Amino acid sequence: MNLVIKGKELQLYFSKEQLNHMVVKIANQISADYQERHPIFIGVLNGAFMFMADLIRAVDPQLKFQIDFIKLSSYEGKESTGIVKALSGLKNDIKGRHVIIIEDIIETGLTITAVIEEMKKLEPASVKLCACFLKTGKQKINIQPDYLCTEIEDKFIIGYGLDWDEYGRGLDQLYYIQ
Ligand SMILES: O=P(O)(O)OC[C@H]1O[C@H](OP(=O)(O)OP(=O)(O)O)[C@H](O)[C@@H]1O
Ligand code: HPA
Repeated sequence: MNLVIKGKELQLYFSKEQLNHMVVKIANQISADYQERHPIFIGVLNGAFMFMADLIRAVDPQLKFQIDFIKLSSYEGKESTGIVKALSGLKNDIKGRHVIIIEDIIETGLTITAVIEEMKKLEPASVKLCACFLKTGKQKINIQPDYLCTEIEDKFIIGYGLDWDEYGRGLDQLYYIQ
């Protein structure tokens, strides 16, 4: 059955299996890089919730880590407002900690740049960026994630935590609209 949101038919971009394969690969890299360093994974809400849940379940069960979340928002409908609003903050003191920021998508790079700037003020030992998707050709600020599932074309994507006006976040595969 075709999936339709706001009158637009969704096209499959990545299947569950393809997403899982990419997530497991970077979870293995993180597990190898962070042995003995007790990292703290900080998810950027809302979009990162599904990617973060899958990533966390795929890291080495022996790895000692914490999780936390930060909530920001800049998109209304399909467009960035260009204004990044910090809505709520961290529960943990990250001073001296090894932070891995978990983001669903980097498009202009404005959101993640604001997040990294905020994090650095809190004097962590290190900050690395782990992103699920990087939309090519859209960056206003050049950001290269330390861990990345995949680059994607310039299409509006939905599912796997990402929404279109709050529709579609729960889809467990990635779709795009024409
Ligand atoms: O690189 P950028 O152009 O800044 O876009 C990326 C950001 O946009 C989306 O968040 P959004 O503001 O839509 O909030 P949400 O995560 O709650 O959907 C997405 O989750 C990223 O955080
Ligand atoms: O393509 C996208 N889809 C959903 N949310 C987004 N936030 C930035 N880019 C996107």
